[in-house]
Amino acid sequence: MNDGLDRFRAHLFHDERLGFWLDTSRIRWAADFLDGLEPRLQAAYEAMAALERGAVANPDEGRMVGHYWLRAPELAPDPSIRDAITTTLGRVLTFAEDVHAARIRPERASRFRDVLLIGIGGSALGPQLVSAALTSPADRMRVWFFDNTDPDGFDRTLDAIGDALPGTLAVVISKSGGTKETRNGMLEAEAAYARLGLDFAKHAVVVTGEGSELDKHAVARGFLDRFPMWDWVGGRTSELSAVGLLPAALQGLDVEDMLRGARAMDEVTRSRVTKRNPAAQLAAAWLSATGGAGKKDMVLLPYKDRLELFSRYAQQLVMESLGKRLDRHGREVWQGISVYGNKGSTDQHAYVQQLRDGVDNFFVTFLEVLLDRAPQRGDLSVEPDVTSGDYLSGFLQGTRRALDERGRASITITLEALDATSLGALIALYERAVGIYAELVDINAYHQPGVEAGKKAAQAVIDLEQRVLAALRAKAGTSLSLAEIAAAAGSDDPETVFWILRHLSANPRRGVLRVRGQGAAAEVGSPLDWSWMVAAAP
Ligand SMILES: O=P(O)(O)OC[C@H]1O[C@H](O)[C@H](O)[C@@H](O)[C@@H]1O
Repeated sequence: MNDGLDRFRAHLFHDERLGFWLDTSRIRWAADFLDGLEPRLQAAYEAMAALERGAVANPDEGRMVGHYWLRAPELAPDPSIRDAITTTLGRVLTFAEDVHAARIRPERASRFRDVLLIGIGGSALGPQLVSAALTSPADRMRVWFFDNTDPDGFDRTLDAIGDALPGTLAVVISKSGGTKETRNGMLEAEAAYARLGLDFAKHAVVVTGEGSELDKHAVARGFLDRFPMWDWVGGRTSELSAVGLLPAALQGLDVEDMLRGARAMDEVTRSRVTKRNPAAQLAAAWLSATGGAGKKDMVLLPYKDRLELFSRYAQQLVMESLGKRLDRHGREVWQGISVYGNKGSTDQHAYVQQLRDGVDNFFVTFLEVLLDRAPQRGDLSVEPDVTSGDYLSGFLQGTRRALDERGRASITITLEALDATSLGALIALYERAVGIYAELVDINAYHQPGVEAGKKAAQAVIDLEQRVLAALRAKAGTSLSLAEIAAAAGSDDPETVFWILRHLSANPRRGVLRVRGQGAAAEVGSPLDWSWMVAAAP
């Protein structure tokens, strides 16, 4: 027990100004782990300082890494960058004020009351986290999301927006301006406005890199406004650029507080004294828990409904940054840390059983918010002198203890309250912890070469589908084997042709083509031997 208290004392970080606590006492540090790591940590601090001074920290893409400047523009290495950051923040605030005051108005409705954010990955996850974490009855606008290319997902969101579409401002976000899911979402939204006789351009703004395909489209179509994304901000660290600030400001959240919180956390996590640097302690705890080789998964358990999306946000930040085949010397290292989790105590009734009794391949990060609810809401006693919040805290403490008894590692992050300031600080904490961790394991945290493979393969499928469709159209009214269709499409990949046919058979091209596979019963034959009836669709 006292041993536990000594560990707790030795590994409890607190910052009064941030209203922030970090407890790494249950990480089961080896006695000399931190001392042994200190030289590498010092090197990491120097590398982070160089990055903040404008070093090309992402050499593969020849880019600087400047998300820390977004909340401290005076640190940017170049006056034009400083100016771009402050000007953009001013424009975001003014635009949101103009929308709220109905100085910027939709074509037909009296004012914009809803926002439809169209984006994916780093262009959606931060805004989704912030919107859900800070929503309140005081919100100025409701925020909806298209974050995929799922047609049914588009329909579902449009159904939920319902009659409010004429008063909905579409915010299309894509750093590259070429992401297909986002392009498709925009086209689907455009069509939905058009069905109501409305001009999408009069209801749309973009956040994108200057000169991107999306930017050109917005100029050509005369969108309401355009906000910049810069090559020195990565998608997964873009929450405090216009990507996150614009939707948050439209919702009516205090984006300047978010920036202040991140700035304050940056000031603390710049410390080269490890004991005073919670981002370094977090990175070191990850290193200790995972063996620096991803041997254990990061389970994120916020005991706060508002932070339920934190695990999805952190999943991209951590896994896209750290999941790398090569280190910075080109050696194969297969790095990464897997991240999952939803929220406590809900997850205690789902998978926590395995965490306590099953395979020991994880470490938990508990996230706690001390303030249970807005004080004006009162504090109902669910038992004499016991509140729901006491239970929430009790369940967190109970699970932490139960895991510790089994020798399972955990970290606990405690925020005094959840607001724009502390959320900005939390985001900044994880951004820097990821940066420091990447230094410790010597990888480039700022590129994502692996993502391209899936995108290219998807494009090849779309291209092949065009050839399959052309071949089928030429043979309407006949029955063909898979091999015949593949040959007619000039493909030596019947497996992909099969996938395309199976999908087409469920989604006939209306009025053009219907494809049906038929064959022997499943027990005796393979669907790959089906013959495909090709008919003009009714
Ligand atoms: O903002 P966009 O350019 O549309 O990119 C959206 C996302 O797509 C890519 O797949 C990247 O891997 C992500 O890092 C990025 O956040």
